[in-house]
Amino acid sequence: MLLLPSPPALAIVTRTLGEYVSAFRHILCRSGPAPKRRADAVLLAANARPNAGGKLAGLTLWGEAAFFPPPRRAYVSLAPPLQRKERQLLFRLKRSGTELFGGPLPNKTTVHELLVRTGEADDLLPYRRPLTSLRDLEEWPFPAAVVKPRAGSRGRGVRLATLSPPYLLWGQDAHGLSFRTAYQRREDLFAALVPDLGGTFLEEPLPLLTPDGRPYDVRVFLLREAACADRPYLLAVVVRLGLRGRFTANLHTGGTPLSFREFARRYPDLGTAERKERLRKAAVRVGALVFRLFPRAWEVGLDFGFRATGEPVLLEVNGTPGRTSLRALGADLPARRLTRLLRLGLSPCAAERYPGSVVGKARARAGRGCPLLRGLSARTKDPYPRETGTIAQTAAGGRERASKGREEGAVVGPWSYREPLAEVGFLGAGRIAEALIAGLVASGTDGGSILVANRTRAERLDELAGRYGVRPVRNVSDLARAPLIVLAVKPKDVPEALSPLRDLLGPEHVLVSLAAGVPLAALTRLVPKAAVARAMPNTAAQVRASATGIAFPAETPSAVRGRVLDLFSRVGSAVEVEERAMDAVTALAGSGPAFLYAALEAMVQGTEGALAPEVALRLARQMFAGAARLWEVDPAPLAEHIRRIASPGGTTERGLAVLRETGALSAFSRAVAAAAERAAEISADVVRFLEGKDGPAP
Ligand SMILES: NC(=O)C1=CN([C@@H]2O[C@H](COP(=O)(O)OP(=O)(O)OC[C@H]3O[C@@H](n4cnc5c(N)ncnc54)[C@H](OP(=O)(O)O)[C@@H]3O)[C@@H](O)[C@H]2O)C=CC1
Ligand SMILES: O=C(O)[C@@H]1CCC=N1
Repeated sequence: MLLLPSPPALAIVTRTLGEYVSAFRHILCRSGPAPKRRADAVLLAANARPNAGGKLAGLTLWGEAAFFPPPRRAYVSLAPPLQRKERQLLFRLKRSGTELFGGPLPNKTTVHELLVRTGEADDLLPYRRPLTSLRDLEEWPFPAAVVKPRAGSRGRGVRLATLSPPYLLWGQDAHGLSFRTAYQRREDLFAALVPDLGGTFLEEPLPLLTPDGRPYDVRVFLLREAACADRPYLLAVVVRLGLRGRFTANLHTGGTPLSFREFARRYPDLGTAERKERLRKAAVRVGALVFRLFPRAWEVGLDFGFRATGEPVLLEVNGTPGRTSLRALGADLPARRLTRLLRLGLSPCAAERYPGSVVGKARARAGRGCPLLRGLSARTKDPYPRETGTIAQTAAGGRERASKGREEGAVVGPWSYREPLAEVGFLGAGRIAEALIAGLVASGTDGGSILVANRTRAERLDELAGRYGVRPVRNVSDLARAPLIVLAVKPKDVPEALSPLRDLLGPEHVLVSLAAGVPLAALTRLVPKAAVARAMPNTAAQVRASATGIAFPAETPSAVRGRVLDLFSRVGSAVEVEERAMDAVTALAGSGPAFLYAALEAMVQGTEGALAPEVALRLARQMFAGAARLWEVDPAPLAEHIRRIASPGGTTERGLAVLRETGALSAFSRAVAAAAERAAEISADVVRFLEGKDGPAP
């Protein structure tokens, strides 16, 4: 086992070592032999092989997440979705008192909405509206609309729709496959967008095509100017040029990165100096705003387009911008990025809090040693005393630092430990809560922005914190820190679970209940001042494939609807329904997966004696996944899919006949009806309980 003698000042957490080694080498060795010194910065590759640790020019490259003295700070350079091993590493760092920086920003739509709320970048943001009904298409003020999923990534699901006949829909589906379809009527176009309903918004179309028909957009890479400052440093401007015939310029769909100069050479009318200057100013303004809103962010990638008038428009904010384009533009850009990150991590803000200690001394040493390391580690008066000794002692020291930080409660600049804002709280930490948390974290939601409380089992909360980096809350009333609260307790526990929150939840809160059968009116009685909603997801939320039905009271404002629909769209497909349909939704979407699993189990039993159980299960699993995928991609009527399989006089026909004759098929209909009936019974019980408690139900 390799051990560092003392904790490094900074770790850069990466997915693999290889990605960074060349940049480190570049930084360290450009000017001759590397300095012989103790490592101040380490690379911590969450997914590297255990034996990958080693030294390169004085810096330790660390491949094993399990054994190392926790660094003081770690810069997280991992794009979502995070893998389990990565989440575990971050949790371990957090628990040891390491200050974490970087990492993904909240979902892109949330970032956009936060920017709108500041009112400081209105002139740079595109016109946007949620798509919730046909009327939204009818009243759209532009001849076309960009249609985007609220929780999309890598350009998936981004489409362009023309809003006069023929109604064209052009772009990528949720699986990243390109398509172009024409519809006769606006209703048909709307119907094609329905699967995303609620999780979708319309955005102003921009003329982002070159004269030779290639789509483009511009990504500006920004880093903080200094650790304490919100001012951005502009690292690079990259134009992304897409393939002809495509509608987006995303590099994942075959785009090519170009420098702005090269773009201007090829397309002089688009790459004008005036456009570049406006873009630079816009990027610096938005960058400062983003760094102010997200104190843990050290770098962002801002995607811009232009209106016909040449005004830049901000399309997207990325907290972990892909580095492919930087590499393509020049070998020194990735190295420059890394040098600046190291500087941010190892120097300046501490100097402001501990005057005279770091920066001044570092400057005095300039000119000696490896010039590129100048100022990175010249600590003479260390503001954070180093722990040495065993891992256990080191970890204990880290915990001490962490608790000291909490006592001080200081939230000044990016150096102090600052937890992300609470975005969603879970009341109940059982099976469906975990499925949703897993899906949210996989969609890029920061685990630290998720609060979780339960009734008694503290070890269960620790388990979830270890797996997903969520924040356990021992006191249910602390959940009121989150604007959105998901109630995930059994229906019978709802009144008791909500009682500590009754007076704490106000109009700024939304309570979303998952409890089967518990009516909206009952929820309103239990938390009278908060907005309420009912949602019925299923366990496939864990893999971001839930089918979720959501109901709101009639008077619910569209902003509240949007927030709830956004949450569930991150873990699958969400659709708004009337409350009276919720029992049926519960039976079909909530319980439905269990009915299908039971059917599969019975089918596997039918092969007993002929197939080894593990082979039968493997085949059944792929058969089920394949059938679901096919129906998703080709939504032909189920009868048609059945017809394609059942050859006349063949095997399928014989099997189907048995299902019909024995009543097995109608038994499935009855199972769904019975589940819905049970939901209705639960409703009646809850209403009776509340009546008994505090007068007649509303
Ligand atoms: N499972 C599923 O597929 C789906 C379930 N649902 C609904 O979600 C709800 C939860 O189901 P599920 O996750 O399966 O249930 P679980 O039994 O797995 O979990 C229930 C959770 O509720 C907590 N809890 C109970 N009472 C209280 C209380 N008074 N205060 C705080 N926490 C409390 C429990 O904490 P502790 O362990 O400490 O007692 C536990 O964490 C149900 O209402 C169900 O109808 C909806 C859709 C799908
Ligand atoms: O079985 C139940 O009651 C819950 C609701 C839907 C799925 N599980």
